[in-house]
Formats: sequence, C-alpha cells, structure tokens
Amino acid sequence: MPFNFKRTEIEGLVIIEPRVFADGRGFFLETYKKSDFVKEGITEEFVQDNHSFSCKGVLRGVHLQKGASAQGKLVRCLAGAVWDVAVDLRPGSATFGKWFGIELSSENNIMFYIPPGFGHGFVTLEDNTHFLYKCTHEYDPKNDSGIIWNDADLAIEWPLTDGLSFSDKDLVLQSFSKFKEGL
Ligand SMILES: Cc1cn([C@H]2C[C@H](O)[C@@H](COP(=O)(O)OP(=O)(O)O[C@H]3O[C@H](C)C(=O)[C@H](O)[C@H]3O)O2)c(=O)[nH]c1=O
Repeated sequence: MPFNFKRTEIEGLVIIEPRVFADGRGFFLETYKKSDFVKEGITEEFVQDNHSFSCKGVLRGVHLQKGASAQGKLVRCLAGAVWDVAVDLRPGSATFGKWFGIELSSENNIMFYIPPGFGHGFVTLEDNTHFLYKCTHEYDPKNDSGIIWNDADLAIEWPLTDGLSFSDKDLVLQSFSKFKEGL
C-alpha cells in the first residue's frame, strides 16, 4: 500500500503518510492515487491545484468557501514546513468549532486531507516554504469566507504568534461568533 491513512478525533480529517521509495538517486513517492483514496473513503474529485510560496512567519487563513462552493483540500509541503490547521465549521457536527493542527514539511512528507466544510489555515515555520494543495471545488471569490486567526473562542494554538505577516484581508476577518450568526 503506497499510503498509510490515519484518522483523527475529528471525523473526516485524514493524515496521509506516503510510502517513500529512497535509493541512491534520491526518492520517489506517490502524492495521490484515486483507487487508494476512494478505498479510504476520500471519494471527492479534485478539480483545482494550488501552490503558495511564503517565507517564515506567514499566516494564511482561516479560510473557507461557503455553501456549494465548499472545498475539500489535500495539502502538503513541497519545501519548508508549516503548522497546518483545520477547523470543523460543519453545522451540526459533533466537533463543530474544534480544530486540529499538524506539522507538514518536506522532511516528513505528510499530507493532510481536509473535507469540505472546514476552515483551513497555516503558519510557515521556515523560509522558502512551498505549499501545494488539490481542491474539490474551483475558486469562487463570491463565496469566500473566513475567521480571524486568533479568535478567542476557537483558541487555535499557533506555534508562532509574534512578528507574523498577514494579507490585509486576513487582518480583518470576522470572529467565530459572527461566522455562526451567518449560518
Ligand atoms: C485561493 C485563490 C486565490 N486566488 C487569487 C486571489 C488573490 O488575488 C491571490 C491571493 O489569494 P489569497 O490572499 O486568498 O491567498 P491565500 O491567503 O493563500 O488563501 C488561501 O489560503 C488558505 C490557506 C486556503 O486554504 C485557501 O485555499 C486560500 O484561501 O490569488 C486565485 O486566483 N485562486 C485561488 O484559488
């Protein structure tokens, strides 16, 4: 089996450890295989691939697309390292408002599947971090939404909190309570 799939305490989140084939030249690994992922229950079709590059201390998120534009994401770090966070924002979920964080890096090659309905964000732990991810819905800015990174109710434990850089948009994202009002 080229992938080791591990579940978390939040239903739907999947940690994926690819099998690394190392040899004298370097290594080879598969980053996605439909048949294995469908067997694991990750049946959504991926329709868009994204790539972001950041220096250390960049925090992107917490973002999601609303309604029918909700995106599932299969994320990984090609170079560098991130602390990646998924927040359960699925109305009616037993873990609504709960978050899960994991370090993804070019060292550990770990991938992370985040189903539609979750907020997603990460903070980069190293310079020259290249973050790649597959999405199950195309970009739909009309349905872009998010929650401020340091919302007290979500209480996400970010490993870096000082000297961070943000987009202007991320600095004025709504609170979790405001987000809930809109549901
Ligand atoms: C997401 C996206 C953005 N853009 C354009 C819109 C902006 O002009 C520019 C930068 O977008 P933004 O500042 O929203 O990029 P991030 O802050 O990295 O946003 C992402 O960060 C978190 C971690 C996510 O999980 C989402 O995929 C996404 O929200 O790229 C596009 O053209 N297509 C896209 O799919």
